[in-house]
Amino acid sequence: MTLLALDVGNTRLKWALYEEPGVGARMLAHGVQFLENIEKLAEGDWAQLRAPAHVLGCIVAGDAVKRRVEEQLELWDVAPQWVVSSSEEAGLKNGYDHPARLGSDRWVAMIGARQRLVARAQRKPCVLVMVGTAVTVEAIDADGRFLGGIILPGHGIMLRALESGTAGLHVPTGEVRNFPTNTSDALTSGGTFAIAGAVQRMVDNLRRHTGEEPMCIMTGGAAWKMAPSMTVPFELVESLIFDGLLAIADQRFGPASQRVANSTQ
Ligand SMILES: Nc1ncnc2c1ncn2[C@@H]1O[C@H](COP(=O)(O)OP(=O)(O)OP(=O)(O)O)[C@@H](O)[C@H]1O
Ligand SMILES: CC(C)(CO)[C@@H](O)C(=O)NCCC(=O)O
Ligand SMILES: [K+]
Repeated sequence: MTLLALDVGNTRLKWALYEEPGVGARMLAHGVQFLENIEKLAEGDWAQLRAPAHVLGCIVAGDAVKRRVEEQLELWDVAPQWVVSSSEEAGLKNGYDHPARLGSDRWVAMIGARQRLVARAQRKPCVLVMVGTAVTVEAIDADGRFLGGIILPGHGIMLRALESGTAGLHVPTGEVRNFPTNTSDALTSGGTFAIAGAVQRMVDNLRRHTGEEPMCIMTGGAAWKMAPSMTVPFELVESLIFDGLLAIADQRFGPASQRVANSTQ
């Protein structure tokens, strides 16, 4: 009863094969592919893989990318399920005006974060930061309600936007410095502090709203790059989207789904 979990972002597709569709399942294999190389999966990384019993994914790249991924999945006789954000799933309540319009990567990562806190009996408000092509910073209260979140350009997009919108900003990557004294360092530090500052602001918002000190969890391919520059204490969790997908798979295909099926018979 293996599960292939997919996280298709705007830059890269990340995949992981699990022994079971459930929380804490053992990972058998994993990999990542840039979106332009999706066509290589079926004949490459996936060729030797044990056929998955279920495929569950979240995707925020467009429909064209989705079709290209589904073509590669034709390797096996299994229909993929794509998560759509809903008003409630796996213990998380969605405060978005139109729940289905919330990016499914944000929803799944929040489910992963929530599930982690519940497992540790930590009833605290939580700020979740996801650092990828775009950056998102979400606020979740102690009862597991997503209050709202912000979207900002990722580091790469910020720098490319500056490069294309000005005449004098074509320089190599610099270092993060408190007081940058050259253009490279000024740009790199600017992008980094924009993200760190946005997180600080959301932590302040959530603290004021709940009257409690929030905890902060950070995930995403570039989260480790932000780590040295954060101004609030945080926990770095590489696999939050996969944790969330496992929690959802548990309910859809795992022991929990069997219990529901039995109780309705
Ligand atoms: N120093 C940095 N600090 C923060 N972010 C950075 C830094 N350098 C690069 N990045 C960002 O990291 C992004 C790429 O990260 P990566 O591809 O690992 O993330 P990802 O989670 O796979 O993205 P996605 O899920 O959106 O495809 C780049 O688009 C860039 O914006
Ligand atoms: C914000 C991104 C790009 C982050 O990956 C993605 O979650 C997305 O496309 N979201 C849809 C819009 C929204 O979440 O409001
Ligand atoms: K992502």
